[in-house]
Amino acid sequence: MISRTEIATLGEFGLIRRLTEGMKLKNKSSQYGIGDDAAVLSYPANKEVLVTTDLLLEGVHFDLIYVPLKHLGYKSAIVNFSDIYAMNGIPQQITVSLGLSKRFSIEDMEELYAGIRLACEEYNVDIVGGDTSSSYTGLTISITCIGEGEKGKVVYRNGARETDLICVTGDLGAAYMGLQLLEREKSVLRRVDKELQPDFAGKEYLLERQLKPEARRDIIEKLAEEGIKPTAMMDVSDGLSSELLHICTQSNVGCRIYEEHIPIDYQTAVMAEEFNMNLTTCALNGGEDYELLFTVPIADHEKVSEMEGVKLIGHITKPDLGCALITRDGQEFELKAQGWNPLKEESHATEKSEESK
Ligand SMILES: Nc1ncnc2c1ncn2[C@@H]1O[C@H](COP(=O)(O)OP(=O)(O)OP(=O)(O)O)[C@@H](O)[C@H]1O
Ligand SMILES: Cc1ncc(C[n+]2csc(CCOP(=O)(O)O)c2C)c(N)n1
Ligand SMILES: [Mg+2]
Repeated sequence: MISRTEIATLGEFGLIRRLTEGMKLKNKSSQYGIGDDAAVLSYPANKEVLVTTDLLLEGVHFDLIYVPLKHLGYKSAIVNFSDIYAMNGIPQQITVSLGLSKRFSIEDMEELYAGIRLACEEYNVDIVGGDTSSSYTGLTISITCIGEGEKGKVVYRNGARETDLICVTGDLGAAYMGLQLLEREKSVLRRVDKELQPDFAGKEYLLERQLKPEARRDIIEKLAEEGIKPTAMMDVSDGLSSELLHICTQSNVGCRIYEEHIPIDYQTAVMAEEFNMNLTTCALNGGEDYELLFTVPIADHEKVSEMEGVKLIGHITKPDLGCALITRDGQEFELKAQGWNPLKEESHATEKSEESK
């Protein structure tokens, strides 16, 4: 059994020392990291500084019954890197802020940090600070990421223009099906036999997409190599429909996307069938894909259609045509943002706990 040491035995400073031991700064822009009142960063004049932050709350964003702490740490960092890539930037530093309840031991926090540190090593990012405090309500993780973009190369959500092509990377809906699978096994295990291990054979990709997502640094590098600057870009965290509507609203344009072109993995399709769910709905609204959604001028058609891992799914139109999905049988449906929204009525955390009182 893994030993358990109460956090109180080390205190805040002891814990921070333990978690950040042996950390070395890798990036030139990281002048001074952990240890003073603030970190010191230094970016050259030809760069833009990009800043993004994400808040992850136990029970709202993750469930520790089926998410190992190391995976959670890895994913918490990745979702921030993904936001920096979505600006056509490169992540450089993160700060990590934690709210911890008494349930967590030093060993638990070491696991979480092992995941965060692994992500930082793989993506060449420095941990330059954070904050640690106690919480009455489980685990809270807030990570802020700072990145650099080249002046004139940063890509916003508001630059899509009529006739631009709409591209998406990888495949969609798998992380959502992974979550459905984990939720199903959780309820089965609760009812039957605690010792019984669920059988995930043939569903590994879905679990990987939910538990250990990656950010698309490779695509940002390829776009740069090909000399393509997207007109608009964002990452898919809440679902393709929702993100496409953000791009269209902010760019004041409409769009047409084609059901038959939406990239979906085989395992996602099998799982949707098993759950009796509409596959396209899962791919459009599932969320947590951490793929890139971007638009390019029609002149880049040949280049993007030859790029590995990039699919053309539609095009940008005049604003008065609205945003629509064209189904396989040629019907047109208005796109709606039905994706993940933790603040909408039926999922509002406070109201939920108020009701259960
Ligand atoms: N509490 C807040 N105060 C100020 N700005 C906020 C706050 N919450 C979000 N924002 C800003 O609103 C914009 C949209 O953020 P939002 O979190 O909705 O989208 P996102 O970053 O694409 O999604 P994700 O968090 O899934 O990556 C960002 O510019 C963000 O900085
Ligand atoms: C227990 C549990 N509940 C829900 C989810 C799904 N989920 C979590 S974060 C997120 C998208 C981005 O969030 P945000 O926009 O708040 O940054 C989604 C779709 C999960 N993985 N585990
Ligand atoms: Mg956000």
